[in-house]
Amino acid sequence: MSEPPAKRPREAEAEHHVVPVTLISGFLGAGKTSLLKHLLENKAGLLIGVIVNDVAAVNIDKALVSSKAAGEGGFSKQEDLIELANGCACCSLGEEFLQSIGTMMRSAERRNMQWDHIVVESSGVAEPREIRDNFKNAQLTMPEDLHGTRLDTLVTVVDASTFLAEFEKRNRIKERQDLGADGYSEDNTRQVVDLMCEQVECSDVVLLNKLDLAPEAELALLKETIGSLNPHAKLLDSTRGAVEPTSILGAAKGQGVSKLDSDGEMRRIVTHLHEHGHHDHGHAAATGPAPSHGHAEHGHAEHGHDAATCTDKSHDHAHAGGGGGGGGEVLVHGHHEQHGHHDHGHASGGHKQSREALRFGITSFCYSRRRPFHPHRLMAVIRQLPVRREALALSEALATKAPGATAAADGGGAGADAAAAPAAVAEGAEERSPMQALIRSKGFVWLSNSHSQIFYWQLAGKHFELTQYATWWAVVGEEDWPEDAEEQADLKKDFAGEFGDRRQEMVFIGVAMDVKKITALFDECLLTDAELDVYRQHWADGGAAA
Ligand SMILES: Nc1nc2c(ncn2[C@@H]2O[C@H](COP(=O)(O)OP(=O)(O)OP(=O)(O)O)[C@@H](O)[C@H]2O)c(=O)[nH]1
Repeated sequence: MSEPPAKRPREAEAEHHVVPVTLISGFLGAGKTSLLKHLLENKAGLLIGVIVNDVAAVNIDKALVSSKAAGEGGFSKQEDLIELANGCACCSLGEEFLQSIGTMMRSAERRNMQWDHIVVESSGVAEPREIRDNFKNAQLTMPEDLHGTRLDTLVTVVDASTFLAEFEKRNRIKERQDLGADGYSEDNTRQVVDLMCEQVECSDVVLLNKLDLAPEAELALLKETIGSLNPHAKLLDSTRGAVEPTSILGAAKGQGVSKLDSDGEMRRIVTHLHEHGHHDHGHAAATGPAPSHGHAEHGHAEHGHDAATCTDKSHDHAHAGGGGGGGGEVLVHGHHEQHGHHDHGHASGGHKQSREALRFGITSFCYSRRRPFHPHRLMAVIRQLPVRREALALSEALATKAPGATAAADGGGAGADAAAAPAAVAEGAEERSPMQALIRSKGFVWLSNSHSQIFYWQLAGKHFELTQYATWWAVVGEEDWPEDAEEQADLKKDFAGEFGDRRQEMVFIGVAMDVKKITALFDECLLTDAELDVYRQHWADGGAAA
């Protein structure tokens, strides 16, 4: 009697196989299409479905990719390459994109084959965070389209030859007509630097492309900057996207930033500072328990709230400072003396922050306090931010001799050419606020004029915003809490003392920062004991006008 026919391998695998989706983001012209072409030319038998999203009227990327891939025996069917012709630049890949994943999966099923990977090239002004969040939501709202897939790896391509200069400009996306962003982004007043920061921060792999055009000194500063913006990403060097495909495709194994939500990302940074940072307790000593380290990370994107009421403030570390005092802590990362070498060893590979990589003195620290800021005093600190300066900390670092840098290490690039400090640095160096050293800052702020609202603080280059963000969990009714017990437990970890999860939690990244001085500036904004008594009384009385 003959055996029943064995399942064909593809069929058997299909029962368990989840197709990893790799998303390629990166600013306009950074080299996304070049990377995609390289992947397709070197795919070594892998079956790769491709979705491209171009903002131009004629989808140039599709034409480039398809002609290239066809020449290499690439696409056998039209469905192997899906073009999102109406790709919306400003609001990122939407429903059409999610549906196209379903189309691609069904086309494979019809042909009794199975993708090894799906690769998506997003438009240059797309926001990976929004794409990630849309994908997560769509797993609930349109599961049939995403069945058998998972968003796996977020890759950001950076133009290594222009990133630093762009970082310090004050351009809005809609002003970048030279890059073809006009017709689709008339309402997009978002700052370019903001978007560039997000693209780097929300990624598992950062590809530093156009290496052939980047001066060596600039490259060192760029690596240090990117490493500070996202210490979890794997950094890869490339020219014309030439990298080993396996270092890109599905590289995060689903354990990277795609698992997180925005708060999870923030939590990951803070946890990172806890685990790798130097603890420098502020003057108001912590009275609560020591921070708990190493909690598992959980994304909490879906609580069933709508955007307006979403209060997902889950942070998986318990800060010191219980009892409602101003107690808190400052965690510093990246000091030469303390952290010359370490390998972060994260899921997607991590990267080494070597002594050489820290020669520009870019460090980060986390400021955590359990007391509200007085808005007027905070305003005085905001006025000291480097938002109006011509030369910001990064360009100064490049123009002046970097701490610990040797002439050889500086190479013959821009750093060597501009050895003399620019006039703007020399003049008034004494009065310079310690805030001028910042290049990036973000976090949650508690202001004394609101007992319920979290404010989101963010500085990117010359761009600063303090915006209403969400509601503290302390004022969210039980019925609106997530049902999942683990999520609830995570949220509870942020609670301490009488004010629940209300707190200051800000991350600062800068060049040669004076952490003590910056910390002191913010500590001076905290309510005094007497003011705190008034605050307590005021809100106990229901917040009636004083
Ligand atoms: N010199 C140099 N040129 C590059 C490199 N990578 C890409 N280019 C060129 O830069 C231009 C833009 O590259 P693309 O790969 O189309 O960039 P993109 O990010 O897909 O661009 P958009 O789709 O417009 O956002 C093209 O002219 C490429 O040939 C590189 O490493 N070195």
